[in-house]
Amino acid sequence: MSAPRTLYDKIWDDHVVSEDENGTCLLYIDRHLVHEVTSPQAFEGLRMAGRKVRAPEKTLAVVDHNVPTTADRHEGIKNEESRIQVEALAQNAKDFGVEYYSEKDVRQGIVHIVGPEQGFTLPGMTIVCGDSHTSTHGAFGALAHGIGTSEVEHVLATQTLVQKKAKNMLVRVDGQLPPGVTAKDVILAIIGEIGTAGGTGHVIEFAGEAIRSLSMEGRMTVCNMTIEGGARAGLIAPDETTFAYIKDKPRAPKGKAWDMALDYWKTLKTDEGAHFDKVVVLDAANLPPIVSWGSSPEDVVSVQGVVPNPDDIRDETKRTSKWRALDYMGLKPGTKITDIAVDRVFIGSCTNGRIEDLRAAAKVVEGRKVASTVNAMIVPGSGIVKEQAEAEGLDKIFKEAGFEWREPGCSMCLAMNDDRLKPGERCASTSNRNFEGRQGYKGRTHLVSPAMAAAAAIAGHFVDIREWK
Ligand SMILES: CC(C)[C@H](C(=O)O)[C@@H](O)C(=O)O
Ligand code: SF4
Repeated sequence: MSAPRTLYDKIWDDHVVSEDENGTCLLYIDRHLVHEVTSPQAFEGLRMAGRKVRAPEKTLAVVDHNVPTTADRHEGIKNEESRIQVEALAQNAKDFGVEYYSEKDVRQGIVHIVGPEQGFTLPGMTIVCGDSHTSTHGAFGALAHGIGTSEVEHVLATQTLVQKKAKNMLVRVDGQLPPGVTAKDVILAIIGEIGTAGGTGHVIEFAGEAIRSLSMEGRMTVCNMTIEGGARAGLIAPDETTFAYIKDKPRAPKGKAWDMALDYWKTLKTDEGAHFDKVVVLDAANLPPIVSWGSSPEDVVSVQGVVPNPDDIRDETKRTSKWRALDYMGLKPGTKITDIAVDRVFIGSCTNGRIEDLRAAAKVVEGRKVASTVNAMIVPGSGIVKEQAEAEGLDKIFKEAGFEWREPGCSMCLAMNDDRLKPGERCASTSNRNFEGRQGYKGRTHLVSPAMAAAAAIAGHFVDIREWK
């Protein structure tokens, strides 16, 4: 009998093409997602070397970071730099025969929302993209991680990647989540617990009843932020929830191929007794809705809590850095989280820009008005999400409440397009990063779930969604 293996071990073993004496491997890559920011030099490299894309059918290109999200974007992109990057991707996709979704295509959206939606992301696959949040696809039981631009070129040319195996880490969330506590709160709590370096050198498998009970959307939210926990990738074993989501997606296997795929996918789980190098266990019943207070995703606290006092930290470097974070955020220790007023609300991103996220926000907003002091917007993660939301009338709920309803893209998740915070503005955001300047120069980001962001938009300050009537 062979030794029991983790899910990560299994996917890894199935993709090793060759291995050196020092453990460096050549891995076969099943799927390559490409966006406009990290691909121009990679395609240029191929061009200079006179090489082709090895497997264009395993490559999918989409614009997301730079595209404006205002309705007038269909008349052309005004920002010069953004326009050049977007046009370069369109040209490269054409020259190299890669399928491409432009900003005029309903399938366009944030790369990590588009892959799963198209059935391009499937269990057991190795998936890469020149983007750190490629970890999102791990929700399907795929080994998915970000790569650098030179690696993008390598994968385009060879459909392989040079990699060393990471260690195995298990994060188990036992029990059921209380009402009002979501996948976003789970992952923020996990990062709060392990820190932003907690997963370094590891691939994390998320397991336990609370994870199993999540929808695919929720699982993607959890895996999306694995990278903020320092890990190489996050994984959730595929199950009936996964298979139901994939079935009938445009690029999912059909007919006999579906049955064969299903047989394989069902083997994708950690064997009894497999070894994990690190194990962390959380109890779902104890988790509250969470709000980040600082400039790192590990700076988190319960919505019922207060801004912590850095003087309580023993380590001097850490103490100094947390004081700096408070200064940047314009916050004082001891301030109740529910007393913090926000200027902006951003609901979107590859963390929380899917249909379920918009439904959760709409439920909170319905029949109410955005506070007069708040500017709030909803940015669907893809054209398909937008279409679905409109079919359900969610856009009306948001617009009547005073939210802006935008076109799909990364938007205010990062200050790479026109959507950004002004200096000093405070934002309740459903995105994944809150470092200095992330949403705009001197902008202040608080990471929260979609329901919590929606409630903050209405109230004008953070509120405990568990008390929302
Ligand atoms: C622009 C891109 C390379 C970057 C990433 O890799 O994550 C972006 O998506 C981000 O979220 O900061
Ligand atoms: S939505 Fe944000 S985190 Fe996701 S890919 Fe775009 S910029 Fe990166």
